[in-house]
Amino acid sequence: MPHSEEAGLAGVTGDRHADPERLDGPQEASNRPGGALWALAAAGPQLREVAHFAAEAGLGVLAQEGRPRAVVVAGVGTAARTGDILQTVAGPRCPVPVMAHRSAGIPGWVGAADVVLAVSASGRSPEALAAAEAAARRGARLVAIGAPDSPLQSLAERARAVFVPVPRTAPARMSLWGLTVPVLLAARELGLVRLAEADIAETARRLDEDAERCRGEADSFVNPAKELAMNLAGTIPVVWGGSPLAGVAARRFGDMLAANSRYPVIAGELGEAGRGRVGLLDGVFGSLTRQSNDIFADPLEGDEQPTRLRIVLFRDDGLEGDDSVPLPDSRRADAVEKLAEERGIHCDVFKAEGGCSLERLASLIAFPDFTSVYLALAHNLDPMSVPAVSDMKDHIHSGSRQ
Ligand SMILES: O=P(O)(O)OC[C@H]1O[C@](O)(CO)[C@@H](O)[C@@H]1O
Repeated sequence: MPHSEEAGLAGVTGDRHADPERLDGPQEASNRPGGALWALAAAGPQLREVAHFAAEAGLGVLAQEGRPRAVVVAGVGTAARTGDILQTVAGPRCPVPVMAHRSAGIPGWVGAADVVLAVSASGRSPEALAAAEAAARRGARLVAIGAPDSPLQSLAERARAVFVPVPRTAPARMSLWGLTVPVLLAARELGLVRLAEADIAETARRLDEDAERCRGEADSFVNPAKELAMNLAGTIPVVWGGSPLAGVAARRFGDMLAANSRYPVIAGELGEAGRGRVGLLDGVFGSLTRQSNDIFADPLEGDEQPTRLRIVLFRDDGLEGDDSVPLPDSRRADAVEKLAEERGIHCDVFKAEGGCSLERLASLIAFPDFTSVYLALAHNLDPMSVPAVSDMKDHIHSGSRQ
């Protein structure tokens, strides 16, 4: 039964049960300009467009002052994920520390020897604005990335900092690639990442191809995003990445499943999860759900099937012959597949593909992004509007006015 306003939650809609029939057909509303599928399908074009803007923005000045002491990527939500992406693309051999800073301002140690990349899709988040202001005050090299004609752009102009415009056509989470590419290109100017033009072109091509595979008109049996959405329906997804790169993709999937599909998700890197969190496989949503498989139980008396965990494992076996990054240790990913099998927990495995780390990351992010939208649509949710986020902002504002 659709959720209603009886509960006092105006704007909250949706159906507890995921109906696969809602995924049949072309998904007209979502495909329209401004719709969720339209926004995700624009990832490749957006990456190319913003790469072009970044080239025009004058990032080259960063190279003139040489390598910084540290790079801080400041922002929240999707903007902060760009910092995680920079960390993984720069890799463990990056000569300077790179950190994603997710709260207002910048760490106390940041000074003139450092670079701050302030990222905000809207150009308005208080965290990114405070970071840009503090960076300018302390004499750090500043690059601001976000919506044109925004407070962030004005602040960058006042500070005589480089500003890379990222046109705003959709919510921040749908603009991951547009926000990411200037961050990576700034780091390339600083000599921290190797990213050839061909890598950018190949990544954009992969985003285009995945958008084509996952388009609304493609039915579930040929559409990996619809298939995964229905596999996850009614479960508690546990998304683990078998390498640092795959871990970033896992956390991104967690962001998208929570915001678009409103699913609780456990997401992270297996290296860490393997030391503790795998314990949940033996809990009430894991192996203990088997206890409810009582063959003598009266189906009329019993409740619905218990909610179960479902593992999504992103594997990244690295690139043979690339000695810039140590090959990931695949034993943990093998082990978690085995643990899942022993406990009767479904585990969907996806492998990174592509010839550079950015493309490999895209291969683990693009189709799961679509999955989060299809899972929302199957529940009759609007993936583009997240009432809890707007309500939270309202509560905070009314709290600060009191
Ligand atoms: O990138 P922005 O516009 O600074 O927004 C930061 C975050 O805030 C949100 O808009 C939620 O308030 C997220 O969707 C977003 O990632």
